[in-house]
Amino acid sequence: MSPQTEPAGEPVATTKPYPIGLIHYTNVAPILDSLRLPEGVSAVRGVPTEMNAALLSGQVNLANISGVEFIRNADVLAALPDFSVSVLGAVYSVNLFHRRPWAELQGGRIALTAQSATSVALLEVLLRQTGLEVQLERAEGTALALLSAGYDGVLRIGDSALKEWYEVVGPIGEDVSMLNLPHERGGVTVTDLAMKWFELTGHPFAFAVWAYRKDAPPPHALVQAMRQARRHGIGHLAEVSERHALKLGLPERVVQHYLWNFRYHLEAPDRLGLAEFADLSTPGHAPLVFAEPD
Ligand SMILES: C=C(O[C@@H]1C=C(C(=O)O)C=C[C@H]1O)C(=O)O
Repeated sequence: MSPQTEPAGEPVATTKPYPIGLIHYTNVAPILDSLRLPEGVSAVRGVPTEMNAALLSGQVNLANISGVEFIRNADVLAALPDFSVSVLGAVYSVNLFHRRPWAELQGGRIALTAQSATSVALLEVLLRQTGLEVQLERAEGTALALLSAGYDGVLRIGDSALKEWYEVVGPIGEDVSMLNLPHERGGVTVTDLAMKWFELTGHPFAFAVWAYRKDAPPPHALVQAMRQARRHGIGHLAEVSERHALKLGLPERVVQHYLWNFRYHLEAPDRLGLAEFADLSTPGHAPLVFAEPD
């Protein structure tokens, strides 16, 4: 620490630069759409693996990052105590697309997106827990293109996974309950990894937390702005859904269901799921720290 700090008695400057990273998938729209960054806070955007790297290198000080990267780096990162991107049951946007049934994927080749960290680790845990050994390879492209190219399974996440899921199971009429959708059409099966986790553990799954570097905790004004933005977003979910349904080219009803289904507050069940996933994915990890910054 430099000794040249503020003279004693002076108010702490609120304009100190504080860079943050934002994974801008639709699943965080209820928080990010109305977030007004306080003075001094700047934001960069990217996919999960980019934001994970930005936080770990110190390019940014706080970001909504992959849960598994928070777990793997629990010695240097802390998480805001009440923010997550979790679900209990289906998530709709973290999908394995495959043609043969899950149990018959043994020995097959699965294509992984380079955007994801948590979902890759989740897939590995689920395969192991169900006794399957497969070959995992990095490959980009849509699910259907990669299946046609000969992969036995394709892992997709985020907005493109949501759209590709709908391409397989849709169109969904007003009379069909979102909870009663097909998982297979035209020979393609969509396995929702969060649902599979729920069936295995009975717990929620936390895909992302809002983590910060322990050596650079966020200013109080930023955390307050995030809480205010979330309250606003959840309170105006119909508008948020309408806007994003247009962007995604999906029915508003589907997007609204997708969004209300998230658990944004890292509540006790979400932490339980996260702790369980930590032990299964990263044995020997450092203790997870959830802390309200001063
Ligand atoms: C639910 C999702 O979760 C995302 C999945 C992540 C990952 O796999 O590393 C990271 C951040 C999450 O926001 C999604 O991609 O749809």
